[in-house]
Amino acid sequence: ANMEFHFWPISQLGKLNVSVLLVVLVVFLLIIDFVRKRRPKNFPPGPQLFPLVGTVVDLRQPLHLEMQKLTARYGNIFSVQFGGLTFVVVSGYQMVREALVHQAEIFADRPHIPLLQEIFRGFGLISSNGHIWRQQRKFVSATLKSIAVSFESKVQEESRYLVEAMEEEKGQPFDPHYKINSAVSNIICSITFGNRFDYHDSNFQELLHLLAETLLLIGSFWGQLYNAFPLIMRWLPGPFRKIFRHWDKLQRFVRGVIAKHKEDLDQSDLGDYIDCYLKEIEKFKGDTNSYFHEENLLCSTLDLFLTGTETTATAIRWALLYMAMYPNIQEKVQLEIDAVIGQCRQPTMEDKERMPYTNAVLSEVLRMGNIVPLGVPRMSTNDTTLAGFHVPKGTTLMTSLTSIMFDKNVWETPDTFNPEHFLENGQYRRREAFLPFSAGKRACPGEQLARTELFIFFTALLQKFTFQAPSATVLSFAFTLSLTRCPKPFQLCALPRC
Ligand code: HEM
Repeated sequence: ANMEFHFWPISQLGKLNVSVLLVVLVVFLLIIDFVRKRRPKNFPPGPQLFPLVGTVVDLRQPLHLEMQKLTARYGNIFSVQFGGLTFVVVSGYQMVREALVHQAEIFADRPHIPLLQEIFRGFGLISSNGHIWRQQRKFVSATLKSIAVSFESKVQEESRYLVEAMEEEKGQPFDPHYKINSAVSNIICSITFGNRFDYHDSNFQELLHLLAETLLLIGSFWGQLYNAFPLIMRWLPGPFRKIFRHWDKLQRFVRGVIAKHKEDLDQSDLGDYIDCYLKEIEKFKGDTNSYFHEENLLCSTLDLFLTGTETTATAIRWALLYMAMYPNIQEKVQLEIDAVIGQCRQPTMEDKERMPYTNAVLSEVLRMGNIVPLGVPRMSTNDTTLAGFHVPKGTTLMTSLTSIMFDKNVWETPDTFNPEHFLENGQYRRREAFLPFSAGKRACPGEQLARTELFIFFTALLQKFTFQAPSATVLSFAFTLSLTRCPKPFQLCALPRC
């Protein structure tokens, strides 16, 4: 023992103590981490949890496909952990319905997603909860309904600009992403601001760029890292910092539009979403229970841009890609357009009822496109039981919409683009197990608008053009997964039909 003692000179003793302290600290943190990472009693099972990281998944694979693998192994309900976040993942129509519809009140909340919390500060619609959410949701749903009559004419008008913009390409290869995004964003601009923009307008371009990059960064690896380790990431530099800079600029832009609306507000003519909201602020002035104020107007307007543009534009991009890949299906859609609408007038929503094939193709695009593969996370507002497992209050729920769209027990050819899935004796066939817009209290409030845009933009484009791969180009269904599952950039030729 003496010998040992002499090996450590006095000057090294300090260092020894520091090393011992560090080891003790690390062991202590690992024990805390281990305790936190243990699954509570009767919690849904799942893969082994490792210190710090939690569940190990192959990050080279898209998350929704990794979740499909775990469903095959653990069944329709299991749990995973990423960093500090625990998720219960539910799959299959029955299980998703059990959670979102039968236990609608229990799973009506959103979890605290650090990035969304930071930018929305609990306001708006997509990330708010409780009284604020209920008030905003009621207002957004009622307003979208009340202006629904004018959706159609707005989308028809915009489809003329979109057709014109594609005509400019003169049948040469081009990437349709930018034109489609401009058209779809213009619909949200018309609804919220009351006006559309020229596709080349520099303010509009800036708005689109800021929105697209913000969405991309929120859904990126950096965004996920921020959500998993917010306390550390908050202090670090990185590309995700752009999210906050962009958000400031977007807020400034919308604040300017709100100020202009306040100057021109005519109570008798409530043309757009901002007008309706400003009137609601007036109505509830002095009511301490009301959350109708300008900060909330700002957040809920930006909410509509974030939720209503990328999703719908992605669906239209998938639709054109599928048509170019399956010319026979495209031809059948065009035959139906020619028979029901002809070449001389614009498509209307009334035509939809008489166009079962086109309707079936668009549903199949939403199924195969699988645009929001894992839904948007929910959180339990109370302790509950799902499939016999205990799910405590505050648990985050991930709903695998992918598992429903590709369920082998439901779809005849789940992995093939096949409009027959939605047809029966030549008529459109409604399928129960088809939830591209999710279900329950927080199901997509923009579904009707999205369906109007999909139908009118798609039929207007196929009325005028045939979409084809550029010569010597092989198109593919490769995709990128950020907040939506979208096709990798591709080029098409829009050949005029007459
Ligand atoms: C093809 C297009 C679209 C798809 C596939 C889609 C899908 C979804 C899904 C899966 C959710 C999550 C619902 C849940 O938590 O269960 C959602 C939420 C939402 N969507 Fe859509 N959506 C689309 C278009 C739109 C449009 C055009 C708007 C805007 C008018 C919109 C506004 C919203 C909002 C505000 C929420 C959050 C609702 C809440 O938290 O209460 N979406 N959408």
